[in-house]
Amino acid sequence: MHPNRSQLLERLRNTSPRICPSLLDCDFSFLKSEIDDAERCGAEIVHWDVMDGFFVPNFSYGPMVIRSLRPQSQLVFEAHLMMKEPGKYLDGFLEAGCDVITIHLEAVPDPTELLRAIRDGGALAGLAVNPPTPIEQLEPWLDQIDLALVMSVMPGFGGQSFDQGALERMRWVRERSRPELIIEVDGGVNRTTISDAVRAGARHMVVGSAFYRAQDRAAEFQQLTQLVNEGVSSPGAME
Ligand SMILES: O=C(CO)[C@H](O)[C@H](O)COP(=O)(O)O
Ligand SMILES: [Fe+2]
Repeated sequence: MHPNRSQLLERLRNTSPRICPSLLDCDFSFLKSEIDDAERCGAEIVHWDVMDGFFVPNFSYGPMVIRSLRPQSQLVFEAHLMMKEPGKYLDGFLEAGCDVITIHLEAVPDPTELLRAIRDGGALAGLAVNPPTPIEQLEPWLDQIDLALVMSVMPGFGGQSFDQGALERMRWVRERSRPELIIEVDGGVNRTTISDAVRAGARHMVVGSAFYRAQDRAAEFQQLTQLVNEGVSSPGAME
């Protein structure tokens, strides 16, 4: 069920960019079938937005909910921890079976220990930065992470507009990081913004409202996939 870290990294490294549905915008009263729906439409990953009411002015769910769904799905589970003190709950997210765990640099200014704990726990380690945080602050940690999450909205809510500044910030990360680092973009990703994100270097595109609020999710996923593929093969795209 829970592939070990090197297998998972290999799997995430060796294929094309991915669309990662964010469960924040799904119907929580049908959580299992909403996850299954992402799989039916072609997703390999679901993105769990964990909000603690302190780091962001909103609450969502925690490790108990994720743990209860873990045996129900083969998809990769990514936990985006929008939490002031992620270290307090890290064991819970590892035990819940999260495959990728992303913490925020704004919450943990020296994340060395936590990143190591995530990797030692068998998950991939992600580090996220909000739009106002100077992107250069990621530099000291680039060799300690598997995934860099460049936020394209202020975290806390779905359905916001894409911040174009994220494009330059992703290019900055791409130029300074090793090729296998996964660059993820999160917030306001939709048909209008996804191709530019891919051309700027994004490999994981988190899509919440554009997917879960679509009338025909399979068609939406297919359309987004096509735009991703066009972005990959166009000039300026990631190699
Ligand atoms: O981290 C997040 C919000 O803090 C969500 O992942 C993100 O907002 C996805 O939703 P949408 O695609 O609607 O912007
Ligand atoms: Fe997110």
